[in-house]
Amino acid sequence: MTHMTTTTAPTPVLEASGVTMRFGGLTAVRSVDLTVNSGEIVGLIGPNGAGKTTFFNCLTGLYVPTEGKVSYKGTVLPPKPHLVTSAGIARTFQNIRLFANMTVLENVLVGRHTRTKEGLWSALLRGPGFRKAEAASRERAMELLEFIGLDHKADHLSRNLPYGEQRKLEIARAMASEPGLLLLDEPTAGMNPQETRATEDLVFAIRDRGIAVLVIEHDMRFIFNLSDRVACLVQGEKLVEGTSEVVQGDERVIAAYLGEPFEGAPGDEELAEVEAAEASGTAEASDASDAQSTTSKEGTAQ
Ligand SMILES: Nc1ncnc2c1ncn2[C@@H]1O[C@H](COP(=O)(O)OP(=O)(O)OP(=O)(O)O)[C@@H](O)[C@H]1O
Repeated sequence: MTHMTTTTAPTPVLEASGVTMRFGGLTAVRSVDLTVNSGEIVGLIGPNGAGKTTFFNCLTGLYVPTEGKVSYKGTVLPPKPHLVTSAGIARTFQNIRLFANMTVLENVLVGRHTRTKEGLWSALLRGPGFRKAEAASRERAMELLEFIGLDHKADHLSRNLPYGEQRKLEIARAMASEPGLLLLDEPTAGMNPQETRATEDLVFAIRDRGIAVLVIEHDMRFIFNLSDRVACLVQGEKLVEGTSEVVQGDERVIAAYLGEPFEGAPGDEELAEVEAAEASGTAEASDASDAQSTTSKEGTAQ
């Protein structure tokens, strides 16, 4: 018999290498490498406009990166959102994207369609194959609602939930696709301190279920409490990566958040170029409204 060792090497779940995303003259993400290992919670921080959401969009296939590649459990991902989801990466968005007129349970069931053989159309048309799979799906969805503490509201319309519960429901919906990696984009935006604390516990519980987590957040206390590792993006580049203690104490990170000038800061010319790129808008810009969201910009950069 062989001995099991308790100190196994970390297995990479996500490996992004050299990810670059350009919009016209603007490089929103520049050659970013990032690894998330199994069992890890990794935080992604950076001032407004640093490229965090754009990087997420590159990981999930919403954007096709200009350069670089993204692998999930050793396989390079095709840049198509539904293929990324079925491979095992799920996400939430900065701004809430629930189906407001569906019930809480139905919202979670929609999140399951990538995992049921019958697929979305069958689910919507309620064909015979769907009905067979339905009982199992409902059971799993109810289990997830119980996990986030919303099972007693399964039949409520999601638009009638308080804000904090809507955000939790989004997490349950993302978990319904049975991901190995969950990407959370500002999960505590707009939350009160109690809700933020509860979200912290929820993310730990998700990790304890074997799902690795990559989280974007502006709330520094939240991110440093939560994360095993933190990467800081500034102007599209990864400035620092390390444990919470290391990143928290790094002068370059502090400077970036205080808005002090630092090496490589753009001149007027570059800023004009950025404004022009934004004004002209791209096809992707209107597709990916989360990248443009302003809903969570208040109370940032403490
Ligand atoms: N579709 C797009 N077309 C053109 N420019 C874009 C697009 N999406 C993002 N940008 C620009 O890329 C840069 C990075 O934006 P991004 O939203 O990724 O930053 P962020 O770090 O997520 O910011 P925040 O914390 O404010 O959400 C910004 O200058 C932004 O204006």
